[in-house]
Amino acid sequence: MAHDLRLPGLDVSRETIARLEQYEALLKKWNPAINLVSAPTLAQVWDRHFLDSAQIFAIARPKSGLWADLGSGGGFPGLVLAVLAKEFAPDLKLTLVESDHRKSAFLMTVARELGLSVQVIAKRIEAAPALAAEYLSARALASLEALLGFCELHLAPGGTAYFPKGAQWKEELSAAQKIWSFDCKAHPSVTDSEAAILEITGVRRV
Ligand SMILES: C[S@@+](CC[C@H](N)C(=O)[O-])C[C@H]1O[C@@H](n2cnc3c(N)ncnc32)[C@H](O)[C@@H]1O
Repeated sequence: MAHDLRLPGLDVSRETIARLEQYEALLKKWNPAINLVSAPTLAQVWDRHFLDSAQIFAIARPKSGLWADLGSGGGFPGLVLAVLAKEFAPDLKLTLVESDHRKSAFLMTVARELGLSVQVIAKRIEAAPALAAEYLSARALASLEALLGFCELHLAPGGTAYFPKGAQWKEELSAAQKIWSFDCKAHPSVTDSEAAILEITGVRRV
């Protein structure tokens, strides 16, 4: 079956699709040993993981600077963002923070095999040196309230965070607003009609 990403405004090349196919093969090879993604979703890698991650790039359209992805696991969204940056934003630097050493070894392997310029920090987010990133992302890592604490550690002043959230995103937003002040724009997810990508700026404690 021919693969595609089907995102408006992001017309990916054959080379990018080939890199994602190479990534898919490595994910399927390593997953049984280190459980990078839940096994049932391996059959739907293109929708559940690649498209789900790529939509963040299509919303942000970064050109340059540093993008930090926290708790990257099997590379979502961080490695997919790096694949797209290779085609659309060659001046964007990607840093992935993942404390599990087997998963960080996987991230480094994929980056090397696909020729991606990615830094992997195999440490806890709380122990990593302050990244001062222009862009920040994290999928399936923590509550919005906790993620905003990570913004305080690693997002540059004036930077933007992108957090994909599931059906409970409005409740998470209300809980976080009790502790943090921030601006939030919710983008509907293209992979789940109840989910949203929260675009967050101006984070500070209430
Ligand atoms: C549920 S997984 C999600 C992985 C990936 N973002 C995804 O959506 O498929 C959470 C990942 O964050 C990592 N993680 C959790 N807490 C962390 C921390 N404090 N510092 C660094 N990594 C952390 C875990 O090792 C795990 O790989």
